[in-house]
Amino acid sequence: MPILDVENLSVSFKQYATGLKQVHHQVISNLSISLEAGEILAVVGASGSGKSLLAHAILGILPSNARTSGTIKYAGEILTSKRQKALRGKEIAIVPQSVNFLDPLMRVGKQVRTSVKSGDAAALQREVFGRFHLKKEVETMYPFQLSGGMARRVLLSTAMVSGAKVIIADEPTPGLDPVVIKEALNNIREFADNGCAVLFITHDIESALKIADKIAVFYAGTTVEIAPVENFKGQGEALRHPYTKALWRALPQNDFIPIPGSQPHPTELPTGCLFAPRCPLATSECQEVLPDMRFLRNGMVRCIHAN
Ligand SMILES: Nc1ncnc2c1ncn2[C@@H]1O[C@H](COP(=O)(O)OP(=O)(O)OP(=O)(O)O)[C@@H](O)[C@H]1O
Ligand code: NI
Repeated sequence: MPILDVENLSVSFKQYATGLKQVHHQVISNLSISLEAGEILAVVGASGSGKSLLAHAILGILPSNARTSGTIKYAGEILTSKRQKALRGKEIAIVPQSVNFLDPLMRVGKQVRTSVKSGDAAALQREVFGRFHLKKEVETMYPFQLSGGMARRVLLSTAMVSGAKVIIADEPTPGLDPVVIKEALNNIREFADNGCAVLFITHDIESALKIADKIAVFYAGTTVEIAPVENFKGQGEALRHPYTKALWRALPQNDFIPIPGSQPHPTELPTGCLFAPRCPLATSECQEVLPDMRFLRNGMVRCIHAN
């Protein structure tokens, strides 16, 4: 049984257009992912593809003008907002994308120690700070006294000491130096190897391939493919979706050919397949309905032409 199971999640935002007219912008559409204990699922996709909103939906911290549908289950049971609140920071921890999530009025050592559920909180906090090369004096500092990189390492420390069974790491590494990035990635892998599950959100396919088991590729608010990491090799022959193949080939070490066009904004989503306007394989059928995710060769794809 998956530890975390997101089924058919859609998220929209209510916004006021001209006058009092309300419009709903769909930012996540029919998204399903699941996460097993011991596994790292990386979520990759362009800016605005819905990665952070997925994280916030799982934790129950979407803004109040968001509407959601679909189900999210944790350990087989539906995550109601009451359960989300009870499990947040305890069973399910986040390494947030923004360092503004730190409490500006609390010394950072204390912030990390309050996340410890059992054992010697101070000892655990010091151990994890040591691992992330944070000196002893950092403990007594306030967030405004930290550099961006230090603040990120404090956020990572908070999740690592929490004893959570699921960690959602939302772009945990930007601004860190390469040694600390390596350390952080190793720590995340170790965390999964100890039986926990990680949803690792990143722009960086390279980092994802280093530690993840599977990669979910997001496009315009939904998954287009979920593939085992081994499929990312060569010319991308083993990959399923035209967007994933194009992303892979666009990497500097591959063909370095950018994908023409751009991801549609939530206010102007096409009907049918969201990638169709940029897709070399698109036919008139693709413009009719959003294809479902389907199994294909040990992975999943949302494309009627994939084979
Ligand atoms: N509070 C909000 N109200 C309206 N639209 C929103 C709100 N928050 C996010 N969005 C929109 O939802 C879409 C997805 O945003 P999200 O933050 O999940 O993207 P992301 O994939 O995490 O991007 P990045 O890689 O830049 O962090 C974007 O188009 C964004 O503009
Ligand atoms: Ni984000």
